[in-house]
Order: sequence, then structure tokens, then C-alpha cells
Amino acid sequence: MVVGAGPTGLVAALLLARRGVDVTVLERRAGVHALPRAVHLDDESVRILQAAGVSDGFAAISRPAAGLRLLDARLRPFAAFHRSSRGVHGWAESTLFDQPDLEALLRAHVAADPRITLREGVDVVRIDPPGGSFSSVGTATAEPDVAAIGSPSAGPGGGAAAGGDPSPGDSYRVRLATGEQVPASAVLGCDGARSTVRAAIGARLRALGPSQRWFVVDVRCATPLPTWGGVDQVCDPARAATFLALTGDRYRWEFRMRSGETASELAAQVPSLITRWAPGPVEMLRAEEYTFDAAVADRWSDGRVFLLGDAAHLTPPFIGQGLGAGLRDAHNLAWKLAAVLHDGAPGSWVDGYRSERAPHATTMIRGALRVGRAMTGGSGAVAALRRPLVAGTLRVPAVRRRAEAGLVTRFGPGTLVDRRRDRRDPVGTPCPQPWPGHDGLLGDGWALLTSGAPEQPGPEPRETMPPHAGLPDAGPSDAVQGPVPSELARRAADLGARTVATTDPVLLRWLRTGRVRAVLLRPDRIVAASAPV
Ligand SMILES: O=C(O)CCc1cccc(O)c1
Repeated sequence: MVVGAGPTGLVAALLLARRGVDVTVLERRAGVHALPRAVHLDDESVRILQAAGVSDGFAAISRPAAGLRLLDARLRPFAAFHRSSRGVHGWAESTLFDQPDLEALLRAHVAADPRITLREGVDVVRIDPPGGSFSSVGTATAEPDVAAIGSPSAGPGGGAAAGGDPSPGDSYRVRLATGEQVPASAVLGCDGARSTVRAAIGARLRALGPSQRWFVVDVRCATPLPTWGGVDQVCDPARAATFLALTGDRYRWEFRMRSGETASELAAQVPSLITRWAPGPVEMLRAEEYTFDAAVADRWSDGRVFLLGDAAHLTPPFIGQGLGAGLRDAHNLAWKLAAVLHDGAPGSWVDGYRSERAPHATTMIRGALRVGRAMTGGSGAVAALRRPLVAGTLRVPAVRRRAEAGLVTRFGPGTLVDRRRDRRDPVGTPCPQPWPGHDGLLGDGWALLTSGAPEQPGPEPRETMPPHAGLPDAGPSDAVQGPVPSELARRAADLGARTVATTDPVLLRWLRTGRVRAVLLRPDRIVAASAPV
């Protein structure tokens, strides 16, 4: 059972259904949500859309973006982070789109999937677990949970353990406002910032930074506006702003609201605020106040009830990672849950969901807060210093490479991650996807990837750098061929892994850099174990 039909809930439903699980999605509203929300995904997130079977459709409603620029108050760029058109996950490192288009696409795929039932206009009011109560009982209400931010609670590294360990046959009962009770073997709370499911399991959001009020303006403009193809952040403490061209003739601005300023005051100022970019006529699509929060839930699950997306974490938009975090949750959980519910895998497989996802989500939120502070913090004097300081720092090649590489997913040791101590070991990181669709060669399940060809060493273009970029290349003399150790081979066989001997130069180089001759890949393409050379 998925509660919430936003992109995270719909992608979770599609991923589960592809693994043979029947899913009901319950949604309070009817139809696609028209408010201004996510506009950006990175390459790892688009790879997840690929896993959900919607990447071709997504390509038709999105466009690759050039990157992120920082501008001063006079709109003069002083730093730029360029994004490649082919990242380590096989897709453009930065993609822009309009969320209602994405939701319409996902809904079309959901409607075509016989395993998924979408019920709209239904209100979940309560969840009864098989044992009678959750480990920390909460009341399911639609109160604005953000008000609870700042209350004392365990951090993302702490929190209560998942309560109980219901067997897959046990049933939760999801109670609707109508009195109807819907049985469910698991519940995925994808019901947003004011999550009813979060309240039901007694979890709370913990603030990582202050809320900020912004004013979001979406327009259509018949005359193309001049843009560099990426996102512009105006680092002006007096009126911080974001500007980007979405797709087609659609553009977005976000303006930070000053203390005491009202949405209607800002609405009246829109023409003068956007005239520096759009001097001619525009068609106004939306102009709304939006509060950005930075928070993470103290608990992410209880038994087989899980929190995903905004129900588990709220990310300020400054690095475009909010929706991607929700998709990562769905991808991390769906294959494990399907294995437990459908294929008889041990219940412990889902235990690592929070420990794998929470540190990553928290780091992203802190990164967004840092960029937000760079855009909006300080006085005029600080803003004047920011320009030479940031530009100078980014001239150091190692700093620039690090800033442009973004956050690399790297899970610690756990039930499904056999981390060794070698820093180069790719275990816990995603296997690169050399080109869109390559994951299909590995199948939907576990895979044992080995070297299938003599290596072709040589310089690689930037877009084929491995995800742990920055580590020195092991060099062409390090052989990655050889027999797969029997223990790894046995584990792979037990898991029904497909063996793939790759001849792809990107993957061969990645194996070589990690000093491994075989890797066991989880269905989400994270390296679970490796055989060192
Ligand atoms: O990091 C990038 O390349 C873009 C980040 C981004 C995307 C969308 C909105 C935003 O404020 C930042």
C-alpha cells in the first residue's frame, strides 16, 4: 500500500509492480497537483526513472541543463558549476522539467499497469498494525507537522529501531475517513510534509535549519528569454533569487521574501521583479508563496510501515535535490520490500533502509542549506566579498572537481553491503551506467559483473569518470581478470545473480580503479560485495 500519489509514491508503486507486487495507491486529492514544486533531477535520479520504466517518456518532457551559476546583485556571474550531458549514471547530470508533466507521465504508466490500483479522493486517518500498536504510538492527524520541527528527538543516526518484525503474511489495516478498512502487507508513507503515516508511527521531523519564505513565479513567454541553459542563483542578500528556463516556453523565478512581506505585496511586484530577465509580455501561470524547510524524520519506519520523500525529509531547493531524495528512497526500498514480500527474503533486508538513506538525505539537506546561505546570507559588505572569494576558491582545480562531482552515494557496511577497508573498494557505491539502458543488460535482479575483455587503457572523457572520482586510477598494469573467488560465486548463485562479463571500457576502468575483478551488484545497482585483484 502506498499513501500519496506524488512522484515518490507513483515511482515506488511502479518499482514494486515491476517486481510482481500488487500495489494500491491512496491519494487524498484528485488529479495532478498543479502547485509549483520540483523542477530538477540529477543523473542518478533519472536512472531511477529508467528502472521504473519511464525514462523514454521523461526524455520527451525534460531537457538537459548546463549547470548552476552564482550571480551577484547586478546579475554578473562569478562562479559556474558545469554539468555533463552524460554523467556516471548514463544520463545528463542535470535535467529540468515541470513537475505536473512528470506526474501526468507517471500516472499514465500507473494506469497501464494491471498490478497498480490508484484510488483518489480517499483520506487515510489511521493505521492499525498486526500486533495492535506501533512501537511509539502516534495519532494520525493532518496537522502541519512542520510545527513539530525543533522538538527534542533522536538525530538521523539514532531513532527507535523498527518496531516488531511482522511476517509477510501479517496485515496492517489502513483506515479511511469513510470508515473503510484496507488491508496491507506493508505501508509506504509518501504523503508529503504533513504526512499522516508519519504521525501514525509517532515519528517527528527534526529541523536542520531555519524555514524560509520564497515567492515562486512560473510564466510562459512566447519570445525566448536569453539564458545560458542552466540555473542562475542571484546571491543578493537584499533579494536573493533563482531563475531558470524549464522546458519549451516556460520559465521560473523564485524570490526570497523579506520579513513581514506578504504574498499579495510580492504578487503586485512581479512585473518589476522579473523585468530584468523578461522585459516583454509574459503569461502568468502561477505566483505562490512557498515555505522551504530543512528537516529530517527521527524515525523512518516501524515494522513494515516506511516513510519516503517529504514525509521523511524536507530539502531546501537551492541544489535541486528534493525530489531526487524521494526517488532514491523509493529505489532503495522497493527491491528489498519486494524481495521480502514476494520472494521470501529475510525481513532484515529492509532494516537498512533508514541507515542507508538518512545520512545521504541529511548531507544533501546540509549542502542545500550551505548554498542557500551563500545566496542569501550576510550584509552587502559580505556579498561584495563573496564574489572574489568564491571565484578564487573555485580556481583551485581540486576544489572545482569536488564541487562539480556532487555527493557520491556510499553506504556503510550492513546486511546488504560487505564493505572492506580499502578506500578504493567500490562496495557501497553505485556501479556506473556507461550509457542509458545499459542497466537492462544486467537484468532486474542481482548481477555478478566481471571483466570480459583485455583492457583498453587510455584517457577518458570527463563524463565517463567513475563515481568515486578523485581517487587515483590504478593504472593499466593492474589486471582485473581472473577467476571469481568461490565464496562470491556461491553467494551470487544463491541470489540467482546474472553473470555479466563486461567489455565496456568505462566499466573495465571502474573495476581497475577499484582494484576489483568482480562485483556483486544489488538490484538497485549498488555494489554489495567485491573480489579484490
Ligand atoms: O546543481 C545544478 O546543476 C542545478 C541545481 C538547481 C536546480 C534547480 C533549482 C535550483 O535552485 C538549483
